[in-house]
Amino acid sequence: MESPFLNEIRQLPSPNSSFASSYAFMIQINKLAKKYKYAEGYSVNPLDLTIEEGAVFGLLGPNGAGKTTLISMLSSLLKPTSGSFTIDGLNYREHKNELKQLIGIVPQEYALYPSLTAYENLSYFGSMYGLQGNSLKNKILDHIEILGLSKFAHTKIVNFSGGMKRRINLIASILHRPKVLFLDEPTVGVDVQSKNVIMEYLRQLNAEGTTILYTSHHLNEAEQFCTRVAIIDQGSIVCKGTPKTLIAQQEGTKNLEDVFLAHTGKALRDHA
Ligand SMILES: Nc1ncnc2c1ncn2[C@@H]1O[C@H](COP(=O)(O)OP(=O)(O)OP(=O)(O)O)[C@@H](O)[C@H]1O
Repeated sequence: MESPFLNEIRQLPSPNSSFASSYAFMIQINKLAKKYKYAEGYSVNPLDLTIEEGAVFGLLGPNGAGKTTLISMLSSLLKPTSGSFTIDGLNYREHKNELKQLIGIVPQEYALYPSLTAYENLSYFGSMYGLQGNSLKNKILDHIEILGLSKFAHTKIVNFSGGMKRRINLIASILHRPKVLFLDEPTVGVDVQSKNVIMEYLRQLNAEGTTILYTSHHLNEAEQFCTRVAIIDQGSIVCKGTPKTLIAQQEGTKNLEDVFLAHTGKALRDHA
């Protein structure tokens, strides 16, 4: 079955497109909101948020809080109901195609062709971003090696474990060296070893200048990994700051999980 993300990246401009110069805030969100068709209320209430260039920003919240909805709007996979945002100074309405080249998206669901090999999948995704020839080949082989998958480059994705698919999903999103990387639960369902490799690689990308916005339910991971976090609940941001500041501000909290529970409560968030 064709991935829903393929249509989006098919219309990408060439990697040589010129972008706006750097801004102190890589992402500026202004009253951005989403109400799904036929839904009773808003999944994301009008919210403002700024994310600095070079940040590792964690968007944390219980099930159904609005994390995927917000990240999908920012990565142009979902049309906002109202409000606006800029990435690297580019407004999403006027610069849709440039923005697609500027960002990488690691969706929660695997956006891979199961009947193709890892190498074939990555060739396809790389070519969608305008990469080709030896340059594309070398990038693919380098990344496959860094993420520990050289032995499986020519194995079909259908035979991959969850952790291996997550690593290929990540490579597919960064071959074109995006300035901003959106990751929706990049370590969900993977073993500790794969998680370790993924997080190490994300740290390296960030050290080389990629701004990262990621969602996760792993609060320990977020506490270690993020320079800033925002906790979102029922479509609204309930607190934001560095993990250290949030822990210090909230009385009786020792870690980010305590802060999370203090702000979102202990009630279950089951929904269907
Ligand atoms: N296509 C849709 N149509 C209607 N409502 C939707 C749709 N997608 C999500 N929602 C609703 O929007 C709200 C926010 O969902 P979203 O998936 O953004 O939450 P989330 O924080 O990512 O949750 P999770 O941690 O479970 O992935 C939920 O109430 C969800 O049921």
